Amino acid sequence: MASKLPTPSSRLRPPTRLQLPAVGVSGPKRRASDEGDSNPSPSKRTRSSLKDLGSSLSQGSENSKVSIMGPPTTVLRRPAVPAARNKMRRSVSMASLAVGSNTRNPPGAGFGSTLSRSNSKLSGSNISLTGRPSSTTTRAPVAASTRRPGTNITSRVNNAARPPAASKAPATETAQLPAGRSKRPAWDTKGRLQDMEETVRLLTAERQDNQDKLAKFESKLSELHHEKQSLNSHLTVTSSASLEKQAQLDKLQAQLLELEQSGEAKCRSLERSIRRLEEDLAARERDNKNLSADLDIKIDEINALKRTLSECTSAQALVTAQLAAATAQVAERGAEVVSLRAALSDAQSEISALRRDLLQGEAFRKKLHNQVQELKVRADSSSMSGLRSHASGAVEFAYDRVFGPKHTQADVFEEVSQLVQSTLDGYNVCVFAYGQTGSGKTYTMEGGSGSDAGIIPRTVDHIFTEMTRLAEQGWEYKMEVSILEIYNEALRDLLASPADVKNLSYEIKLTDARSAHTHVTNLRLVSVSSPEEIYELLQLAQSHRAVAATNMNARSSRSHSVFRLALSGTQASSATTVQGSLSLVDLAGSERLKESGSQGARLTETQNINRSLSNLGNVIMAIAQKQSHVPYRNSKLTHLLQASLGGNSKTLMLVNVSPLDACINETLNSLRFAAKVNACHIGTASKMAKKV
Ligand SMILES: Nc1ncnc2c1ncn2[C@@H]1O[C@H](COP(=O)(O)OP(=O)(O)OP(=O)(O)O)[C@@H](O)[C@H]1O
Repeated sequence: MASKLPTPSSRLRPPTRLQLPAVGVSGPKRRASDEGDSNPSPSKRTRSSLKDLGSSLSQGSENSKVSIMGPPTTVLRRPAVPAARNKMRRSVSMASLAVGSNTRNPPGAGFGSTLSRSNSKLSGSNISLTGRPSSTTTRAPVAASTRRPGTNITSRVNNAARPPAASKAPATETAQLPAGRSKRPAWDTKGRLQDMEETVRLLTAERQDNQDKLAKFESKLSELHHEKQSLNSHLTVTSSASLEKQAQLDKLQAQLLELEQSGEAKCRSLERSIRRLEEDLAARERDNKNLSADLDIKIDEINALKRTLSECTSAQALVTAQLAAATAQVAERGAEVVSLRAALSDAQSEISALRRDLLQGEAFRKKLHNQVQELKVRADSSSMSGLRSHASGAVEFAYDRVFGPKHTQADVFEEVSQLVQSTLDGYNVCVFAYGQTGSGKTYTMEGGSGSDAGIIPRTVDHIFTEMTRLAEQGWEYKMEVSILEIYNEALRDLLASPADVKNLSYEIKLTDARSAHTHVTNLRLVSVSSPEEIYELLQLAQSHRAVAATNMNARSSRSHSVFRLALSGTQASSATTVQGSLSLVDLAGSERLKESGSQGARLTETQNINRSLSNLGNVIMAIAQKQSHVPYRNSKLTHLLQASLGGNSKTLMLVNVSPLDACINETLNSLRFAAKVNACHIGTASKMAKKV
């Protein structure tokens, strides 16, 4: 668009000046006869000028458009310049037309004044008549015969530069003749003047036409100028809009960049998701493959099941028939069931009656059991009133039961088990093991493993077996275990670690006025519900028990140990509770100081042991003789066993004697002690039972 507009430079270019030389008034065009007229008349000069001008214009009009600005009258009014006339030569050149300013020509030197626009804008060919000083005033005019119509001025100028021709034509002959018209003779001034006027008229018309074109061009130029201004304002608006658009574009580009970045992140995330999905798809395809294989297997199985179902259907028909037969049998059996139910009801009534009889029988058994034991004690007491000495020197003792070397641990426990049973019935029971050191007291009470198990483990098993049997009759029992020892007349809790009982003191207290129970302060009582728990406690107590080596027994127990089991039973159906206890006492071994060879600490232990055993004998004698004062508190042992010795208790003493002849003296002492105890009737134990 800009290319269609006139550039400012072209628009502002100075107007082209069309300078017409003083055509027809220059000297060379005049004949010698005219040159002598130094002061020609105005009419004569005018005719001469018009003659030259017409000649010039006629030459140029044949091949060029000639634009002449200014009326021809201006030329006629213009005064001749004689001084310059001979120095100027007419020069009309297409190539050297002065288009634009011609500084070589002084202002006003040419014909016409100025033109506001360049002729180059008016037509394709430009013609300016430019006068310039002639190089010489003596140059002969170009012969008219050498000029040819249409020959450009340059050629004529060049011709003028050549040496003058021999035949010189008069100046008037240089005027251009109208086309088709014969050359007027020189004397036909009037005709030539008419030709010139004709030429002037044509040029005037052409000039008018050019002026019209110029006016149109200026109008067009004005329109273009306005259009340019409009376009400039539009350009301004467009520029501001463009800036806004650019700002929006920058903003959009920033948003686009963010979108691209977020898009890339999303793309990466999507790519990761796609990879995961592809992996998942592959896994699912594998699963599908496996499922397809499983499906095939299942289809085979279904087919097999269908075959089986078909077989079953056939079998069902058979079974249906059998069922019908069986239904008939069931109906028959139904009648039998009715009669059997009646019989069952009778049987249940009978069982209830038998159970009641059983409970009554159990109670009666317990009563008889207790009476048997009491009668046995009385009979034994009467029979053991004295020992007999034979003439042979043999001494005879009689006891409830004597176990020889061939008897087993089971035989010993069978005798003891009846007392253990009394514990479950609500009695206090105490079993002593008395004897010389190394005579087998600990073996009898604890024993070994398996068939060598002693009274304590067998008692535990027996009690739990009986508890299970009595549970069928509705009895529920709770048990607590405590194990202690009396070492050097001091009580020690064998179920507590020495560190825990460092600052604890143990005191023996009676729990009631009847001295039915004794209680040791700070003693640990452990609730048990299984034999295994009791075995663990026995091992713990064994690890805490004081054992020292002596000459008589490599593992001699140097203390009295007391295993105590407290039982509490409840029978909800009879609303009865019973409380019993079982004390199994492994006494320290008696020994003569002279034979044991004890010294130092061992000697102190032996003295304490013998003193406590001696006091035990004294207590039993006091009880037997029904003395008012029984010295229970002379030793910890008798004080602890006060309830078992003189209270409400069933007490059994086991005496262990050695078969060795070397131990005969200790054996006799032990047998005498046992005979003394056996002769002692400490009273009748009562059952610790009550209704709740
Ligand atoms: N009836 C028996 N059958 C087999 N071995 C026995 C029997 N009686 C005791 N013994 C063994 O004799 C040894 C001494 O027995 P035990 O330790 O029981 O004597 P003790 O009277 O407890 O001695 P102490 O009074 O010094 O503790 C042990 O090795 C024990 O196994």
